[in-house]
Amino acid sequence: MNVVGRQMQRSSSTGGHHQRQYSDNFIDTAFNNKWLRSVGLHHLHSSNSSIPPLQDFGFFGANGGGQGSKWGKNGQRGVNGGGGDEDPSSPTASSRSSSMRKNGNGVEVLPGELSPGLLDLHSFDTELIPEFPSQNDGYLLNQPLCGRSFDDSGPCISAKYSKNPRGLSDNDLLKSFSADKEKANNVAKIKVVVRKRPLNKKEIAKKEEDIITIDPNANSLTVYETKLKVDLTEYVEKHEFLFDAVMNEEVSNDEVYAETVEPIVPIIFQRTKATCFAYGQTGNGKTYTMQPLPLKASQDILKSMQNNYRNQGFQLFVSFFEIYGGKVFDLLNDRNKLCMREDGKQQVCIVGLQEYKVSTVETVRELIEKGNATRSTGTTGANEESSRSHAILQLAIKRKVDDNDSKPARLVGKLSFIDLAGSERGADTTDNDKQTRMEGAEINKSLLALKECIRALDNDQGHIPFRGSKLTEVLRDSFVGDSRTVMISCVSPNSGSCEHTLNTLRYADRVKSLSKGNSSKREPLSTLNLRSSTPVALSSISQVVSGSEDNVFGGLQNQELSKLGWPKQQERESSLSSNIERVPSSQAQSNLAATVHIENHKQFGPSIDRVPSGRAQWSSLVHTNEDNFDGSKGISDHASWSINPKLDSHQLRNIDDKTGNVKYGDPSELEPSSLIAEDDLTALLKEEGDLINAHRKQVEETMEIVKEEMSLLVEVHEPGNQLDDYISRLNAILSQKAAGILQLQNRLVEFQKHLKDHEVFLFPSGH
Ligand SMILES: Nc1ncnc2c1ncn2[C@@H]1O[C@H](COP(=O)(O)OP(=O)(O)OP(=O)(O)O)[C@@H](O)[C@H]1O
Repeated sequence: MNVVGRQMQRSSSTGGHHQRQYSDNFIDTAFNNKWLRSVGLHHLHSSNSSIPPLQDFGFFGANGGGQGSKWGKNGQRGVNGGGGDEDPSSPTASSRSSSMRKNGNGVEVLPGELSPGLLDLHSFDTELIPEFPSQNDGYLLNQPLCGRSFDDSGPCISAKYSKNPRGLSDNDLLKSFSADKEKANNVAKIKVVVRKRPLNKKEIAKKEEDIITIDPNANSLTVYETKLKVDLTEYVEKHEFLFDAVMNEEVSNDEVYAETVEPIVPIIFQRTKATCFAYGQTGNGKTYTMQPLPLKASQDILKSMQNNYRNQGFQLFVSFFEIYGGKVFDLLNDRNKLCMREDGKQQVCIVGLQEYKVSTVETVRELIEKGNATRSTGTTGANEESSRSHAILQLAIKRKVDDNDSKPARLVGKLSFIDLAGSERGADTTDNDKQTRMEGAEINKSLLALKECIRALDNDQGHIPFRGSKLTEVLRDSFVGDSRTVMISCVSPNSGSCEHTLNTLRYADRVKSLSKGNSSKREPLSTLNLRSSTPVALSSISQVVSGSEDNVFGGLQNQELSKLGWPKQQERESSLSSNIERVPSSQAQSNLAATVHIENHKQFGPSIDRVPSGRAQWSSLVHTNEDNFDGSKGISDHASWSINPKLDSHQLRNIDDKTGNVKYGDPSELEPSSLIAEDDLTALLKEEGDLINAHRKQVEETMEIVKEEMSLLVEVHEPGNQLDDYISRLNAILSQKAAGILQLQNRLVEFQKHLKDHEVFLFPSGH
């Protein structure tokens, strides 16, 4: 995030390349005013207020070499490890802490209010489970009002709090809770929005064209890619995308907030975890977009606490850390190096991360600025002050236990803001120094791991490789369980960034596909999101970009949406479903797999012998290496026997309880109607064949992507680093996938032949 330091540096850049420095006295009041104005909170400007700026938060990272903080107060640039002009040994950690403690004028960052130093990133599965205290403790949590799960939990109002001496009436509180609950139900699980930034001075000077048009009413975005034919004549290929919201260069940060985070804020009080992250190429506006969001969200949360949830014992905590070079650093505690640990329940904890209890927006602002000033930045080819780390700011809503200040408050909900480091293509890194390239490689590695997870989730794979990187470990709870995720894809409009832009949009498209729910999996990627790529005549582009979008979007009808409309997920899904070919879910497949009766099944060896679970059965047809990067399991899941829609899996179960094998059936014992007709069998086989083909196509696409990523990694990596290992693992995936597909195909042919040779029956229950 480029907050204070970065902006100041911009105004007085020395033009040095990729140097890092410590920050000191980072709060510049003039800048603050400007910054607050940009986020609509300028009334909080502290230059004339009684609140002094936080002082003295210099660099105290555990690994001083090679990474540093943002820019210093006066825009002076220092370096660390490489002959910097600031003294990294100045104030001690303790002096910093004490300065925090002294900072008392209304700023409620008190030592006693620090958290115990352990943030459980997944505590929703543990701490957030509704409490069930005794009948006498005054809580209503064990009453029918509050269900066991988040979804069915109602308002959890403390009877003690509900005495509400100076707040709202119980009735009003209940109304607030119900209103928030209703809002929660309307908020999509994953929302993907795209923001286009304006052309910058450099791009204008180079006379670069704006190649993106946006129709906010239709939530569509079109990229016009100029291509060359073999005879070197130019043509324009049109790529259309639909997202939950698309925002053009005129959209303000306030509008971005209203579209993305504002709807989520109320549901944080409803025991929900939510994550908002920005993704995109370096220099596309991620930091610009993310920067104001936490402050505005805090403002709304505090407002809710004071109004809707007055005297309910809610408290707001802030923590801020970064992942740099695969390591985690506390941005609010002298850049202390932190450890991530997994407990027995595979819950990830960040040991030692400090949280600050806050009760004013001003304090939040100071903490955010402190963290931003400490964050690692560098210079890339595309962005002079690029964020070289993933920065994660978390707002945790907690609640006092028994109205007791001595007991640690319990987590209720959490809102995480993640400003991902900018992705760079290897080809763009040629003019970067070694460290920048190393950083780029590390960043790409974590973004690649993120993609792997998204793909795995997308494919309904049982095993999601969250451990592929620190970033994915942190993001794990954004994607699983009761959570909400907002992804803001930032794109630049210039023709020179076309390839990056398309990559970013395709990535966003894939994340979007995650939100389709479990039942409608899984169509080939190319048909997702109604994306199309249509060549158009070059002459039409100028007309398009100059604004006559109606002609271009001829096929897209104006939908009944607000300017930045956020259609309900269901609506979008149902509109999609009519356009896509459905493939049965692997769960349904597995049910049916357990019902297939195979005569002389031993011919198929041990894999068919072990029939009890459909998944297990087919998983064993191909190699199942339980490696993080195992791709074959995905193949096996999808290669399961496809369901015949005419058959109910409950009616079909007929497995030998002792052996687990599917029972043989005597056709004569069956009602004629329960036998599968030859036509049905043929249809079933065809469906299976189609499924395999569809899946093979998807795997081939995946292989292409992996290959591409690998070439990228090879370009940017240094020999001998951990990426070697990573690349060889990717190689292993590729060969595993290829072998898996081949084996699967052979099995299928063999199996189909076998089904023909031996009669196959599907048994209704009771036989
Ligand atoms: N929507 C916008 N309107 C005006 N200026 C913008 C917008 N988006 C980005 N910018 C400007 O573009 C420049 C790069 O933006 P920013 O630093 O946010 O990029 P980034 O994606 O965070 O880059 P990196 O990943 O390298 O950190 C900044 O000077 C920023 O002020």
